[in-house]
Amino acid sequence: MGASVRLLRAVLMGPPGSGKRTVALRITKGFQLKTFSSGDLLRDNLLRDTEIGVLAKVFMDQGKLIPDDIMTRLTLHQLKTFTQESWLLCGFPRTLPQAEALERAYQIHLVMSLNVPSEVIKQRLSARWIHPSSGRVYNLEFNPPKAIGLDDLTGEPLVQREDDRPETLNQRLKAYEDQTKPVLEYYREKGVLETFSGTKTDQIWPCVRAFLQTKVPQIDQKASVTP
Ligand SMILES: Nc1nc2c(ncn2[C@@H]2O[C@H](COP(=O)(O)OP(=O)(O)O)[C@@H](O)[C@H]2O)c(=O)[nH]1
Ligand SMILES: Nc1ncnc2c1ncn2[C@@H]1O[C@H](COP(=O)(O)OP(=O)(O)O)[C@@H](O)[C@H]1O
Repeated sequence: MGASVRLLRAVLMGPPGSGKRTVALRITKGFQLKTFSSGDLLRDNLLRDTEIGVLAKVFMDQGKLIPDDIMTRLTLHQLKTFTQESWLLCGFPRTLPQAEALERAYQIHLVMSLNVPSEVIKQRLSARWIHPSSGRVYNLEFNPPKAIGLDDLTGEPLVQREDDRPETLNQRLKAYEDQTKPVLEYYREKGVLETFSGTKTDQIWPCVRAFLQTKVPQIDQKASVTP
């Protein structure tokens, strides 16, 4: 990797509930990385009742992935607005065609994969609450809101995601096994995959931070260059 002028192009992967957003939030606090969550973007479309939001809901409610062409177009369009920043994608790519389309547009420097057992995930997601408009995420055991049922910053009501219900979650875990695991292999072969295994974010996070510290300083975040 060049020492001075590259902006970091990174991906954070992991099954539903593995802690991607929790880790991404910690990363944005410690590093100059713009994070982008495909799930949050879809939920934002859902809230605004856009054409994509209406379509996405049908797939999301069944725990299925959104078709690749729609998801890829949406994501690449969004990424075009991040020209001068290093970025970290959270939840994209989730299929091989998405990974290949991303690769055609950008060189991906590193991919971090969170590896958390399914039983731990099921437990966590039964207690996940989110603030829909900001994407802030809470957990009744791990990081409860200051006031039960309310977002810490806005005081607005928190909701549970419909797709966190056990039947839908099983579908999402299956989609991860069938469609997303091959993407891990794709990046492993490219030599950019780093896996972090554990059952607690507080154990995984120091490893992620230490790993990023060896990577991010090599990249001049202030350099004004094309992606
Ligand atoms: N009990 C517990 N919950 C956690 C831990 N890490 C994250 N969570 C919670 O687990 C849920 C899933 O985490 P999230 O970051 O939303 O995962 P994502 O679906 O991969 O983006 C959220 O409710 C988090 O607050 C942990 O170490 N222990
Ligand atoms: N890259 C993607 N490709 C296809 N569908 C996606 C993608 N990202 C998100 N989705 C849809 O949004 C849902 C929620 O995604 P996300 O918020 O990332 O949740 P989680 O990581 O908890 O599964 C997925 O189950 C899927 O239906």
